[in-house]
Amino acid sequence: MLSSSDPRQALSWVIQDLHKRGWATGTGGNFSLVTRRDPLRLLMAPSGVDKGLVQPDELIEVDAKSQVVTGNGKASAETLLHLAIIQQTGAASVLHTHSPIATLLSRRAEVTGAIAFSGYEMQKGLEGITTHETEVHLPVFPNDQDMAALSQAVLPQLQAAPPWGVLIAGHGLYAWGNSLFAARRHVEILEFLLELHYRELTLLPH
Ligand SMILES: CSC[C@@H](O)[C@@H](O)C(=O)COP(=O)(O)O
Ligand SMILES: [Zn+2]
Repeated sequence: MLSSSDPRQALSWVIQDLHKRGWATGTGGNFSLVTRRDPLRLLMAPSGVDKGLVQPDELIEVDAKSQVVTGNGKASAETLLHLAIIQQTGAASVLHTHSPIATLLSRRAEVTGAIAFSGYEMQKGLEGITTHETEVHLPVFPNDQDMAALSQAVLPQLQAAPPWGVLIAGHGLYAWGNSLFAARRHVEILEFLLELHYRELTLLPH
């Protein structure tokens, strides 16, 4: 379904799949796919819906000002962060998840401002990474209920940030890519690395 030429089918399949993995429970998470650049149009799930049940025809189209252009329901307040990421990085898709591991580790790393991974072959699933012999940093930003303020805080740092994701402390992961497939791969790789990081912390003596 991910290779579907219908963006609605493809996005709703990805949303349901992320929900099945336990990464978007309790209406958590939001997901966007750029369908047009000029004027900008994003396909998204409406705010507050069960992300395990979103059907292709229930997706809404949102513009560059976070306004709903077509479809029923409200745009997510977090659309502002999707727009900031898309405008700053040129991403085609942004996938925001709330996995327990990402949420837990993001709180622990809030003080250091990033989580570092090294030595793992799976790092090569991140765009631009070609060897396990490198240190990969996942930035962590403080959470804020004021999404305009949070977007403004994250925005200037996106250019310096890696081209695939950031954590919001106590909240979750934002991952993106130059296609829906690439964004989904980045979610999977980052979740894999976070899971191993967590296991390392619990296995290794301090
Ligand atoms: C379970 S509440 C989570 C929300 O506050 C938010 O962080 C989220 O990811 C989903 O919000 P939504 O408005 O459905 O896009
Ligand atoms: Zn969220």
